[in-house]
Amino acid sequence: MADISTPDLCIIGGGTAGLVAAEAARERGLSVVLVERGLLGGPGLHSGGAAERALAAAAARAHAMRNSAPFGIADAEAKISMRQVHDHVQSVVAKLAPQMSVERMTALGVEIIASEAAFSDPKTVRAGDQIIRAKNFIIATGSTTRMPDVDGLSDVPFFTAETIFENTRKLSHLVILGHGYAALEIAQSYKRLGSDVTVLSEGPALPDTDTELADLALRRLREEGVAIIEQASISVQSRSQGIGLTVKTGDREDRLDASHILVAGERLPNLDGLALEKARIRRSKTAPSQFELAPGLRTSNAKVHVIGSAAGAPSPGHLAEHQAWQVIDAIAFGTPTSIDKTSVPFIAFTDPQIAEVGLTEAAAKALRKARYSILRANFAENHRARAERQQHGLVKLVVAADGRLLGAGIVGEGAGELIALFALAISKRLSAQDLASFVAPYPTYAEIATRLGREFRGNAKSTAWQKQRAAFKRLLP
Ligand SMILES: Cc1cc2nc3c(=O)[nH]c(=O)nc-3n(C[C@H](O)[C@H](O)[C@H](O)COP(=O)(O)OP(=O)(O)OC[C@H]3O[C@@H](n4cnc5c(N)ncnc54)[C@H](O)[C@@H]3O)c2cc1C
Ligand SMILES: NC(=O)c1ccc[n+]([C@@H]2O[C@H](COP(=O)([O-])OP(=O)(O)OC[C@H]3O[C@@H](n4cnc5c(N)ncnc54)[C@H](O)[C@@H]3O)[C@@H](O)[C@H]2O)c1
Repeated sequence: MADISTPDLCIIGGGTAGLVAAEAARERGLSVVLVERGLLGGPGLHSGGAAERALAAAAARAHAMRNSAPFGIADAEAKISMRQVHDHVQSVVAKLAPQMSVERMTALGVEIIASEAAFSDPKTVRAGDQIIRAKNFIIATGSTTRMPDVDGLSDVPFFTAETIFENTRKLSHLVILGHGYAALEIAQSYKRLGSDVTVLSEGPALPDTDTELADLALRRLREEGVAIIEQASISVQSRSQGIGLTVKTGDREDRLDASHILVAGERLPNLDGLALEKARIRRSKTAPSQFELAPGLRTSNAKVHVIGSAAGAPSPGHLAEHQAWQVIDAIAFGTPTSIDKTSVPFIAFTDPQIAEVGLTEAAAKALRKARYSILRANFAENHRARAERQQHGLVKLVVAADGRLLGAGIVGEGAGELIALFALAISKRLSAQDLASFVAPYPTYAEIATRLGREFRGNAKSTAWQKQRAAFKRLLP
């Protein structure tokens, strides 16, 4: 006989989004059952940001060894063991795992069911021999790599963003199919760890990123030896040794020999297997691989919310966390959810990093026509950047006519840290004038914010009152 539980909340999926939601719900006093079919922590822990940062940290050391001569330290070729790099990545993941363990969640009072979950009616989920009749449900089932429509791809073995972190061997020529953050971050790491790497993008690389920032980063990746071929149409041929690829760009046709392929393109929400129709949860009419979502991340069944990458791209982990807290507060207190993506930063952890928040220049142009201005500062004028030989960076601010910050984009060393300052400024509706009065410590990259604020203040016309006051001061002895 099946066990029946009747919690306040049932969460399907125990990745970043599901676990944060479970913890937040317990904090708000709700009883919670969480169903996870695989490992708690999901890809976000086992193959997401932390694993990727650990791989990149190893690669950065090898890169620094080869490029230290300008600092007076002789360049040296790194001896790399991919097995040991793999072990380093896995040990980082293992150290983080207790924060996302069954033991910790159980101690917080969350009931964990290890099973695949599916709806059996609008108020019930079945997970193995357990029946969960909850007052509310959250779908946090994450996303999976979409298989690109490439002839011959299904006949050859390939890695995905989920499986590449299991690799323990040197890959002589890794061909990556993708155009986004994951594709380029992993490409640079593997190049620095001794592989030849080619990125093949069906359209432009980094299509949603400000082109000025993207061009700078892509140029640096190309200079490091990562081949990036854009607007490529691709077919794959299985061979007894390695994998053949035919790459067409315009009238040109090239043949590539790959040792391995990584598919790291778009990701699609995990909807299949949930029996959504039994819960009267509709898919989007225009994009059937996505949920139909009302504001506040509610599905067509008002008792069911969707958070994290199941709710669609872009889906960085910090957005998943933000959504989780917002939806839990809506369930616990009935507070309206306001998920404002304009203050959510997006970071490509390439070297140089690209970080953006709010409106890009192109978006401002489309939305606001001429009622904005662009402020730019090069890293070359910043003492910290000069000291660290990181002068090839750029900060771009999009500012409304009255000074309000609308967007910020950075390419360069530490962009991912510096963007936090602008994200806070945008979320608190601060202005460029506010940046001018911010005292940044010296020598730091944050001084760029103060400098840009002062530049805006200098460019802005003085008010009549300011002019009068200045004239009066001039009359004083
Ligand atoms: C290579 C890579 C690098 C990334 N790097 C970053 C980064 O640097 N910074 C950043 O912010 N984000 C990064 N991300 C994105 C980040 O991993 C996601 O935002 C995060 O994983 C989303 O969490 P989630 O809980 O929505 O989904 P997931 O982490 O995918 O979790 C979903 C969980 O649901 C479970 N599940 C699915 N269906 C069912 C079912 N029917 N029943 C029970 N359980 C089910 C799955 O097993 C899984 O554990 C990266 C992603 C990738 C792929
Ligand atoms: N560094 C990271 O945060 C990181 C790294 C890898 C993957 N991811 C996440 O995993 C998923 C797969 O990523 P991927 O790189 O393999 O494929 P992808 O091409 O889908 O990733 C890029 C995603 O970020 C969005 N994006 C990029 N710049 C943006 C901006 N300035 N404003 C708004 N949206 C922007 C794109 O629309 C796209 O959905 C994505 O949803 C991504 O958010 C994040």
